[in-house]
Amino acid sequence: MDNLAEITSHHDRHVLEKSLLKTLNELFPAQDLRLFRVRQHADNHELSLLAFCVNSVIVSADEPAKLQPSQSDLSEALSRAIAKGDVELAAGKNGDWNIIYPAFDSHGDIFAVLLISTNLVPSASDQRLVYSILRVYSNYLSLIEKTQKDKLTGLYNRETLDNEITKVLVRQSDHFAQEISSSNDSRRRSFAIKYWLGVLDIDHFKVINDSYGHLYGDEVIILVARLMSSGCIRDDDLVYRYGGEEFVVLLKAPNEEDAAHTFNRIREMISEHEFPQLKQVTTSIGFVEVLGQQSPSDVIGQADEALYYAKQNGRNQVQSYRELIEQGKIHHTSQVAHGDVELF
Ligand SMILES: Nc1nc2c(ncn2[C@@H]2O[C@H](COP(=O)(O)OP(=O)(O)OP(=O)(O)O)[C@@H](O)[C@H]2O)c(=O)[nH]1
Repeated sequence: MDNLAEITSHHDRHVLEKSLLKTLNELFPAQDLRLFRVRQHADNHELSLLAFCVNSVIVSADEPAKLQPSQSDLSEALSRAIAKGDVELAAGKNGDWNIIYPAFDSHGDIFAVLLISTNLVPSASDQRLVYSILRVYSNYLSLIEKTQKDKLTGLYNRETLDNEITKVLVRQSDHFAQEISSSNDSRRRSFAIKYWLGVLDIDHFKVINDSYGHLYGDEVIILVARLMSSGCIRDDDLVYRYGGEEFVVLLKAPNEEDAAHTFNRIREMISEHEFPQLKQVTTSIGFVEVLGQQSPSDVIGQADEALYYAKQNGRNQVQSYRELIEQGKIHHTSQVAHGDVELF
């Protein structure tokens, strides 16, 4: 009962996943545990590591630098478990066993697999216990996701975005502090993971509403949301519905050029899509690196300033906050100068 209470006491999926592995580690000690997300496509599936527990140390996807996906030796066994939708026992190295449990969502689809590496084959009742715990995880995750998602588009909502930006700001400031304390070489930061936030707004959306009606406007919002979250971003990049016809994309890219390239790809993909009745739907995007700002609203405010500039200067374009400041086209309004990292 304590373990159930522990699993269901968190509202953050990464903490929930850590808590799941902590519970399983307590129930079945001295075993390695790995939890993978499964994304099913028409003829294949993709696996990405969500969390692992080795020697009772638990790491989850909110510490991406520490996650080391190493399922290559096990991919066939993982695929077999996914294909049959049932537990799979595979002989591992040194007489160990790899036991793979699929986890099902509310539609009965496999959305995750748990891998337990152990030297003991679990009894039938142990297996049932693991399945029951996975059901608690899956049910509770779908509850959390409901509160985090926008009803119209199914994208993450604004509240979830604020939490995510806060996490990124703290993580980036910690990394920066560590690098300063471990080395004087400022060039090292150019190799660190960088996060970029873009605010995307549909151009002249009022005209679409006025000409075709609010319901049709809603359809356009849904289609834009689908285009953004399908093809044009990577698996671990996130898309949010920020307000009416405004979206936010939070992505990882090693430098500003790559980030601008991705935002432009999103803009082009939408402008090239054939929307029923409409000739073309264009969007404007303003973006900024998530680093050194005081709060989520500062980050969004800076991207919004770049977006405003894009709207005032022809729409259907991507603008970088840093570049606009550097070129003197817009001026700082917040206290923290971009690029001057203030540790907090
Ligand atoms: N259908 C629909 N319309 C919405 C929703 N939320 C906001 N809107 C409408 O979106 C329109 C936004 O218009 P504006 O902010 O004036 O901007 P715009 O026409 O998109 O023009 P620019 O942004 O300057 O290119 C308003 O008419 C809102 O009523 C929604 O959820 N569904």
